[in-house]
Order: sequence, then structure tokens, then C-alpha cells
Amino acid sequence: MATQGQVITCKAAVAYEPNKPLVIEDVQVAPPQAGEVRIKILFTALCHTDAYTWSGKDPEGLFPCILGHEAAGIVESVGEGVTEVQPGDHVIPCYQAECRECKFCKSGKTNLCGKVRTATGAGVMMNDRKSRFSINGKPIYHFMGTSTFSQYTVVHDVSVAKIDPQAPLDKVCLLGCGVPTGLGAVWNTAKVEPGAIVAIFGLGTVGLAVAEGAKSAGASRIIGVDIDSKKFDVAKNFGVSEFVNPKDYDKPIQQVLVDLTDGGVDYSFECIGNVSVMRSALECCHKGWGTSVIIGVAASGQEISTRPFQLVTGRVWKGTAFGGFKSRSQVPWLVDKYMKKEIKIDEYITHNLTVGDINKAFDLMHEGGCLRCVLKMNE
Ligand SMILES: NC(=O)C1=CN([C@@H]2O[C@H](COP(=O)(O)OP(=O)(O)OC[C@H]3O[C@@H](n4cnc5c(N)ncnc54)[C@H](O)[C@@H]3O)[C@@H](O)[C@H]2O)C=CC1
Ligand SMILES: N[C@@H](CCC(=O)N[C@@H](CSC=O)C(=O)NCC(=O)O)C(=O)O
Ligand SMILES: [Zn+2]
Ligand SMILES: [Zn+2]
Repeated sequence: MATQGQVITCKAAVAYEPNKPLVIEDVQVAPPQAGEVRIKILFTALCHTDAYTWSGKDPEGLFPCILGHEAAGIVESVGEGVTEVQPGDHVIPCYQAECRECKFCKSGKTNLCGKVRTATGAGVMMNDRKSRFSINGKPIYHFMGTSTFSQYTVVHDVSVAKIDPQAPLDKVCLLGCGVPTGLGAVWNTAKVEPGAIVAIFGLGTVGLAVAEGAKSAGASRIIGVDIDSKKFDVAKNFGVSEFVNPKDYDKPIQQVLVDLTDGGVDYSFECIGNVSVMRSALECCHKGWGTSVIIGVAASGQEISTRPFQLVTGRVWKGTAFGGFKSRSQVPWLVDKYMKKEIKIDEYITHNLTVGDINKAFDLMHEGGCLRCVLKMNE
């Protein structure tokens, strides 16, 4: 039955309140308006940023909402003026848009895009500042411009990457967030060079993707730092060559790393979202040139600090969003790299469940053994 132009009723996991279990509901999804695309989501993974917003610590968190931003699907219909995708195209929704026209996109200095950011931060669509999701007439907020914990979602056309239709959607859904973030932090943000010494704080999916990126960039030493020693066995497969557990030492972890590396590392990456670890990650960098990249997302009210002397003496503090990748242009390239076996994806997927088990999937995510859990959206 043709659904174009019709309201679609489908299943979605709704977050009604912070930390209260998600509820699988029948949700009405309105047709796409001008510049919008309605996507049938086939697979979505869970990212720690979903859990962060669900926890109530995200200043942009709005409830009730439909979370989810690491997914893949097929275009169901498009609104007026949409030219770059059409029904049937295989796509990855991109929480980081790329309009190619705004001040940010044209700057050549950043992957951030300003076109729809105010709307996505407010949980609505740009056109009419309203949501396309409702339950019996009551609106449900969008999340990160993607809301992939729904069998159908509506996104802005500047937030859709069209990909190779041969690519397995149950795998490449991971290219919506965590894996590109880690790879890009190394390749685009830090620009790690051959022979460099790298320290990675936090060996979850993002930290392991940093390791994979650092190995491919030719780093000579890749030191993984995690409070869970069980992470090391897995981390070796992604290129981590040495492991340090801060719990094994009495002295500050930055001092441990400085002692291990003749003065400090060339590059460090914080992949946890802990502001005190962010300080350690900066201070373990080598005087004169060491660069530390913040990837982890810290809760509302948290602030970073260090002695300015750390920067005066040449250390550089940076951050990255989506690894600096331009989403619509480069996600298809990452898909192609996966198809050519040049980057890993399968190795990050430790669990597969269906959307009805989404609360169990979040429980798993908080356990040490889970990297990414992929949910099949149609049971
Ligand atoms: N900037 C961006 O564009 C993005 C940021 N993120 C953020 O990146 C962070 C990491 O994400 P995931 O890898 O999925 O998380 P994860 O929870 O799977 O991994 C975190 C790791 O840090 C370790 N850890 C926790 N506390 C520690 C401490 N004090 N010292 C050392 N290790 C510690 C844990 O044992 C775990 O292995 C999250 O904050 C997430 O929100 C995720 C995607 C994109
Ligand atoms: N609303 C949050 C923002 C958290 C954040 O920094 N998000 C990252 C992506 S995390 C993905 O899993 C990001 O890309 N930020 C750039 C942006 O424009 O949002 C908060 O305020 O803490
Ligand atoms: Zn994410
Ligand atoms: Zn733009």
C-alpha cells in the first residue's frame, strides 16, 4: 500500500521521562514537508549519548522524545524540493548536518553545519518548528534531528547520506556515530602522523575506533587507559599496544604516562565524558607540542580546568564532533571503505536484539562486555 503523503502509524520507543524505561508505542509519523525526508529505519544501534540524554543530564534533553542517532534505513518518501535522495535509496541519517551553503559549511574549517541546528536542538523540524511525531495528537519531540528508535522517522534533507545499496544496513548503521567519531578524531582533528605516541582514555567503541585510526595512521605506540582491565584483550585487536589501569597506580595517571613515554605522549584522546580524565589527558601530553582531543560528552554543569601553564608551554586542547567528518559527503566514503574491508565495523557489534528489547539493550550497554548493540526495527 502506498504510504506517500499519508500519516504512518508505526512502533517507536518513547522516552517519557529521564531514566524511566522506554515505552514501545504506536506513534503517528506525519509525511515529510518541504526539504524533509521520511525514512524507514531498518537497524539502529545505541550510543552512550542516547543514554546521556535519557539520564536527564543533557541541557538540550526534552521529554517525551524519541531517542536514537546511529542507524540505517530506506527512504520512504520525500518532501517538496528534495533532490538528492528519492524513495528506495539506502541512507544513513546524520545527526551532524551538512547543507554545503551555510557559513560553517563554506568555511572549510569545520564539519559543523548551522542550517538546522537550532531546530534539532529544540526537538522540532525547521519548516514549522513542530514535530512530525505524535501519539493521539500529542506531539513527541525529535532528538538530534534523527530519532532512529522509531520504525519511521522524518529528518531534514541536509541530514541524510545516500549510501551504496549493496552495503549491509545491519552493519553500516554504526557509521552514523561512534566509529566515524573515533577514526575522524585521529585523521581529521588530531592528524596523527607516523611514529606518534598516542594515549586513549576509555576503551569503549569510540576509544577503540581511535585505536583503529591511530594504527592506520602509523602510530608507534598506542596506550590504552581504562579502569576495566577486561577491556585490554579486545583492545589489542583494534591496535592498542600497551595497557594502563589507573587503579594499579598511586600517582596521578598523567604522571604514569609521562614517565612511560619520556616526557609525554604526542596525542591523547578522552573517550569517556569525565572532566577530571580530560585534565589528565591534557596533562599527559608532551611539553611543546602534545595535543589532547576531547571526544567524551560531559553532563550539564561540568567544566574542564587545568593550569594555563599547561597551554603556555605548548600543549593544545581540542574537541571534535563526529570526528570532523562532513557527514553527507564523507559517510558514503566511509561505507565504501568498509565494503573494501579498509575499516572495521563488525568487530564493534557485540549484541543484536530487536526494538522490543530496547531497555535490555540499554542495560547491556552499561555492562562492560557490550560495545555496540544493533536493534532490528521490524520484528
Ligand atoms: N564528540 C562526539 O562526536 C561523540 C562523543 N561521544 C561520547 O564519547 C564517549 C564514549 O562513548 P563510548 O565509547 O560509546 O562509551 P563507553 O561507555 O562504551 O566507553 C567508555 C570507557 O571508558 C572507561 N572508563 C570509565 N571511566 C573511566 C576512567 N575514570 N578512567 C579510564 N577509563 C574509564 C569505561 O570502562 C569504558 O570502557 C561518551 O561520552 C559519548 O557520549 C560518542 C559519539 C560521538
Ligand atoms: N546536547 C548535548 C550535546 C552533546 C554533544 O556534544 N554531542 C556531540 C555528538 S555526541 C554523539 O553521540 C556533537 O556532535 N555535538 C555538536 C553539536 O552540534 O551538538 C549537550 O549540550 O551536552
Ligand atoms: Zn552517538
Ligand atoms: Zn551548513
